[in-house]
Amino acid sequence: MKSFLRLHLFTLLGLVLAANLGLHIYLAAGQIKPWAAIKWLDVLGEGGSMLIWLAWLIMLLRARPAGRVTRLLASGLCCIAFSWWMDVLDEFIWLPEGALWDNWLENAPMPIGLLLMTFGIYHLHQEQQAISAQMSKRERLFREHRLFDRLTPLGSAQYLRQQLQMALEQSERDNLPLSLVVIDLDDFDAINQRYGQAEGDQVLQAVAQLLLLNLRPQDLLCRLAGDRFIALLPGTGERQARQLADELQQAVASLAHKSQRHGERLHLQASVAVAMALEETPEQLLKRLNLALARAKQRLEPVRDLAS
Ligand SMILES: Nc1nc2c(ncn2[C@@H]2O[C@H](COP(=O)(O)OP(=O)(O)OP(=O)(O)O)[C@@H](O)[C@H]2O)c(=O)[nH]1
Repeated sequence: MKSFLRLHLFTLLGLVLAANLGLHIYLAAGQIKPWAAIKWLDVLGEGGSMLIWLAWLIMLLRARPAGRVTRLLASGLCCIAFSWWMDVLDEFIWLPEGALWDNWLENAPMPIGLLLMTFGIYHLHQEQQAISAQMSKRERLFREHRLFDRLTPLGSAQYLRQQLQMALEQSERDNLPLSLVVIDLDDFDAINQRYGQAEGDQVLQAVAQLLLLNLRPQDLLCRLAGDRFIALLPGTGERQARQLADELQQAVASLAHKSQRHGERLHLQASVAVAMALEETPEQLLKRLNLALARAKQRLEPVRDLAS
């Protein structure tokens, strides 16, 4: 209550002073009516209206933050409440015959108040539109956030599927090739086992950054799942994609990631595979890419067996 009064001190004080001034002017110029001459129905109507406007004013000031819109609406409500107040006083005080100034005091604040409220409502509408635009932007951001991987700054599998669908349509329209490269870390489970999940997370983040650095601005890198990344390469044929895949594989092999706890260098290897889009759905293309990766992993198995 205290902070409410402090916040709107000038508005409320202005209204009380104006009401008081009106009362004194009427008392100075007129005469109090006898009880029997008071029309109570008018008092009820005019006084009730004034109280309702005052209630609206309090509700407005409590509900809204301070600012231009609140100021305009509050000033409008004050003018209208003042106008009703002067009307109520009229019921209790006789003013000299032929006096015109009381008409001005009673009636002039009403249109001024309505005008101020009209401006206030116009700006309120604009404010609402700006808030709605902002909310819908935030909502879109939130919705799209769910399409991003929690660990790396990359798109998720769902995001990849969406983008792939669009890229396939675009490549068909522009008659340009489109290729995918998959990069899957070898034996990543062993890193988790040996250094722990948190270290594994750091490795995935470092690899994501490294792959991004080695891709072109038009390429899109997503994390499909676990230690598997997919790069979508627009306008790229199979030969160029294979070359890029080799570069990415070399980059991973030469990554000098040091473990957090002992500063030990982790040696990483990745398997890569490439698929150029034919006339197929995103699912068919991803299936073909995964098969190519499985074949690449199979080729690696004998080497692993020899090493162990
Ligand atoms: N640290 C960490 N590990 C993850 C995350 N997501 C999946 N993994 C782990 O990644 C590992 C993936 O295991 P696999 O699919 O067998 O892959 P791999 O060990 O690299 O084996 P190959 O691919 O056959 O060489 C599992 O141990 C998962 O628990 C993650 O967000 N953070």
